[in-house]
Amino acid sequence: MSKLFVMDHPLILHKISMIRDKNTGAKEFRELVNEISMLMAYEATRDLQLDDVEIETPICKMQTKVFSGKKLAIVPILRAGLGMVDGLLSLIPVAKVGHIGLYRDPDTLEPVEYYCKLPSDIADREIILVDPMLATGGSAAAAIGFLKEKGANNIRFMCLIASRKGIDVLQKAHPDVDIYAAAVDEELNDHAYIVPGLGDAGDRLFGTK
Ligand SMILES: O=P(O)(O)OC[C@H]1O[C@H](OP(=O)(O)OP(=O)(O)O)[C@H](O)[C@@H]1O
Ligand SMILES: O=c1cc[nH]c(=O)[nH]1
Ligand SMILES: [Mg+2]
Repeated sequence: MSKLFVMDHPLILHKISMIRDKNTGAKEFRELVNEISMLMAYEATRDLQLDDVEIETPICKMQTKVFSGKKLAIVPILRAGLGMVDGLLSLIPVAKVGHIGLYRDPDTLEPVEYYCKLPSDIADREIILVDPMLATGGSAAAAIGFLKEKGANNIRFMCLIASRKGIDVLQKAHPDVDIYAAAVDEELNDHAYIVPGLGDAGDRLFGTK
């Protein structure tokens, strides 16, 4: 079974409260999502491999550690996942970025794919898949399925709000994929929106409602 990491850092919890507030406008919402993603990147990269290398300081040679050759890719699920990319890239500027376009059909709630563009060596990369919302789990599970079809086998999923149901669905469908969530909410409503949640993350990021 995959691991679930729920954030407990006060800065993250404070900023999550602010994005949940319906009075937070698109500009502030975007800035906060960016900041939360940056803070979560710190937690979600804690176990990345380091290599020993020798460097020379102005004083002497020394043995030190750098990121191993294992390469990273950040993959947002469009649209809302786009809001999390810059925060991650600001800490991991060498990462490549793939895009998976999915929307959730409002009637069937099934994810519909409309775009997929990934780095050509995606199979060799350690992947951070990002989407602010894990509701029924259908979109994240489908995106991970696409990545695995392309040969990816080292994937972690990062979201801001996860529902209990979404976590269960994802862990059953992809028990190898660890989940990093800033908050876990218990309920989904009749339209499969997370309760209390924050509403429609894509609409709030891009001002489309
Ligand atoms: O876990 P699920 O039940 O699949 O729901 C979560 C998905 O729904 C939202 O996307 P949406 O369909 O609103 O598309 P958008 O990002 O373009 O707004 C959200 O960003 C996730 O991708
Ligand atoms: O609560 C939800 C559920 C799906 N997608 C969202 O943006 N919000
Ligand atoms: Mg949306």
